[in-house]
Amino acid sequence: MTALAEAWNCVLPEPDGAAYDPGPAREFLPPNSRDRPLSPQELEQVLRSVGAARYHVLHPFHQRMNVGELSFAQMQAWALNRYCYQAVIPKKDALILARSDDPAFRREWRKRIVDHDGDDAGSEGGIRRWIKLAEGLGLGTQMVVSTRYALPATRYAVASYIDLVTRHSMLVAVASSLTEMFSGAAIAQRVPAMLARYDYITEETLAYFTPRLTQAPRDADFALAYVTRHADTPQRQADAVNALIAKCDMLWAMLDALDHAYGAPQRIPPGAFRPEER
Ligand SMILES: O=C(O)c1cc(C(=O)O)c2c(n1)C(=O)C(=O)c1cc(C(=O)O)[nH]c1-2
Repeated sequence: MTALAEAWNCVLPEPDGAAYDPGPAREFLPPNSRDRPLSPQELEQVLRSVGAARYHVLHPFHQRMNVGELSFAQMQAWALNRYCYQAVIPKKDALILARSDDPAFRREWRKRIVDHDGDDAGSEGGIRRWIKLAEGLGLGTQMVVSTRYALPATRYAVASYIDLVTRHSMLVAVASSLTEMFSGAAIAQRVPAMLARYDYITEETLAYFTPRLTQAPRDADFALAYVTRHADTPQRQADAVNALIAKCDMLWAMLDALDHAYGAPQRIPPGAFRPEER
């Protein structure tokens, strides 16, 4: 097992022909899954069951966000740290794009980069919109964009996303984006909850999320079709499920770090964002 796979506590793809080992996916796969590949529909059901069990909406930090229990400082810390994730997404998508030999795949995948970086006609991309979200929460643009004040664990988590999409198969790289199957519902719940429960949050602040409601399902449908087409052996299906588990772990770890640093008592690491008293 590679050091990375050990770090993920997860079995990432072994060369074809190696002994079947489903790793953490075992928890989600049906008992006979080593004997025959699952149908595309069965595999989708397994992937959805990973989201139902491990997506970051289940994290206590997100749940407190949705019921109005986060402090202003915690909200600022969330926006500042999540900027690191936003900033890395088009880079990881460019890496995936560069790995593909298929023009049709690249044509589709490059939309993701445009969504985050903006287009030639000057449309705002997601990164700019996330900066506006952070500014709307009173953070300075430079302090956010520099990423200097992010938590150490945030940095490790987003770096591991780059690792996941570069050091493993294309199937794993694409499958790791499948958390987007669940993000639409998360956003549809989060945005009205935040508007209703935090008087300092406006629709303008949360404008980042509006296009995601159409972009995420489009991206997820394409990635799911790719995964169900290419995961055609029991091992590859387990690899795809493990990639999704690993990605859920990454998102979970980011919220764990926020909870630890900005919960009560605060345990803010040296050099990280220190909220002002309000
Ligand atoms: O707000 C959310 O809960 C959420 C989750 C995720 C995700 O599940 O990875 C993404 C996003 N938002 C998002 O806005 C986004 O652009 C995005 C891209 C990706 C990806 O892995 O390629 N995930 C997500």
